[in-house]
Amino acid sequence: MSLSVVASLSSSMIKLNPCRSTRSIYLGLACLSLALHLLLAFFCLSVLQTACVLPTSSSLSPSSIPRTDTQHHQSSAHSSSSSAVSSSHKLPTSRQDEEHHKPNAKTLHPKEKDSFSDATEREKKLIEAGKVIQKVKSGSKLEALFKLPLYNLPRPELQEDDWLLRVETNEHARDTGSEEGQREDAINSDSEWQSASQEEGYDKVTWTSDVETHPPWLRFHLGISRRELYNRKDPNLAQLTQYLATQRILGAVQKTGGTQLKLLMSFPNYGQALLKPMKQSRDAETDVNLFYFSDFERHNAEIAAFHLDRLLGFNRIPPVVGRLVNVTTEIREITTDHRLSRTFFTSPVGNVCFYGRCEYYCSSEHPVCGQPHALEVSLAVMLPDLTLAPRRSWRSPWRRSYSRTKLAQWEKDPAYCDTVKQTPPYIHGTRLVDLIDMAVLDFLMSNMDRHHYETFEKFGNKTFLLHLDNGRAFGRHSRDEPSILAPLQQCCRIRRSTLLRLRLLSLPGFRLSDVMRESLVQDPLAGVAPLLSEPHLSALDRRLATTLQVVQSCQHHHKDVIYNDVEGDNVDYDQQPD
Ligand SMILES: Nc1ncnc2c1ncn2[C@@H]1O[C@H](COP(=O)(O)OP(=O)(O)OP(=O)(O)O)[C@@H](O)[C@H]1O
Ligand SMILES: [Mn+2]
Repeated sequence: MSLSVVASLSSSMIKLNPCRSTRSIYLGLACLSLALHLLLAFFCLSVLQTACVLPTSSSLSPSSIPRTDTQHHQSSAHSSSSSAVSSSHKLPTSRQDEEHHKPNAKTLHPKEKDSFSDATEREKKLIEAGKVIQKVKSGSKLEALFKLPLYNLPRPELQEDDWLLRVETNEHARDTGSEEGQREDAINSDSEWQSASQEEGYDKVTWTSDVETHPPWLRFHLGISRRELYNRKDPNLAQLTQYLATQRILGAVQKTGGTQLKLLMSFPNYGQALLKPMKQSRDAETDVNLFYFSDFERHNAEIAAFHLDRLLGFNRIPPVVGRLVNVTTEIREITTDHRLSRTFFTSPVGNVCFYGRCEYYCSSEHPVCGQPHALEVSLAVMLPDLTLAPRRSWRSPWRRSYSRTKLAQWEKDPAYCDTVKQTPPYIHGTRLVDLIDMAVLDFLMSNMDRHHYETFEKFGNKTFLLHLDNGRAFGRHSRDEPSILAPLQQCCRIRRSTLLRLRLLSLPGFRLSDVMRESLVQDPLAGVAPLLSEPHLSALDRRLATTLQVVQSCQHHHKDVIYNDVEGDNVDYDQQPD
């Protein structure tokens, strides 16, 4: 079109004044070419802008949780995580949901008063997240770490009784008809999974013995073995975290047991998660005058502990994911727990708060508040029900006295470990080194609250220790607590695989703080703010160095420090990245 305009213009100029025609033509053409260039530049700019913005924003969700076909709400839910509420507010109470949506979107950025600045802020976050992802993809220390032989050790194949639960075929169920067998094989024939009366709000159960039909939480349950809670390489892990982060919330009741407020959340396909709410900002340090048993629990500590445990190669913490929930539509309006619902109130600034009922901090002086509805929480996938997979709780030999005045025996007796070593179950097997693994994990994240640990009863003493309840970790970054390392210091014993991994994580190429930062970026809440502040990340490196020093000093004074659980002495596991 522009070309024809040029042509007609120049031809009319020729007709008007043949003498000056050449000069006029040149002048006209120059002007037009300038205009065309301007037009072209404008057009290119707008195209480029669209091309840049769109992929970045859509790249946020895959970064956090890989897409799968089964999760319909995922993209909307995830983008809404940056707009303050999760997908689950698409509950039948739609009018209210819409009303709540707008204020919620603003709550994350209280200083922003209009939706325009809200949107630009969100975009900035998306772009930032994209940059992080780019970095992760190009030179991922985390990926390199997990590729190392030390994180892929050859292991004997698991036998039938090494699995916590089994899917039993109909023929097998008939063969082993004993009552005990049927009880043990908690999940058996297909027909038993069909619920006779469909409960309100729950999905119709259509699972068969085919694993493809199982929801992620069930696949997680079926993947629990004598050796570990989950296999790091199992693709279901990503689906499980995505599931926890996006599933519609159907129920919320207070979870009994323990001392602080936590909720049991239910999802339409019968999955459940343990919710711990945000109580203080990420940067807040625990008051130095508080005893550890009076410390708040932190949602981000639960999330970070899961990542740290995985990085150490333990796989002993149930997967935990961060999420923004709507206190009103996803808790208050759906709860059937009257004791809980009676504790809801609106704070003077208009935030929706509740405090529940428990031993510590369940009072209106310690409320859990939305902004005004949006609340950061951690969601840990629930382990199989105790009736299906009973667990045994063990009192830790290095338990603290939980008294303001008394010292525990281990604090007074330097030879305490000798006694422990002669006491079952620490005499045989791996129990002692497992406990020391747990002490290392706890020292790194400064968790003083490990009074008990649990195991699955089915596996007897030959199994891993569950590292449940990590809410009091990551409370102080400016101080370390050497007494948490007492089991290592007093027993001078450590698994070889653990020591080698700790050494790897102290190398610049796999620095613990770096791989932790990278790992935590995968959590949906990382889009709101980093799960651990930089001082907490540096504290990890400092504590790791201390741990290695303790081992070194053990090796100077004792023989038999290393418990060799790594086959093939001639394999060089101390590798640097390429
Ligand atoms: N993911 C999970 N699945 C099933 N049960 C769990 C899970 N996490 C914790 N529990 C159980 O719930 C109980 C209470 O949880 P937790 O210890 O986290 O709460 P708490 O209030 O911090 O307890 P405490 O005050 O004793 O430290 C635990 O003893 C454990 O048995
Ligand atoms: Mn606790």
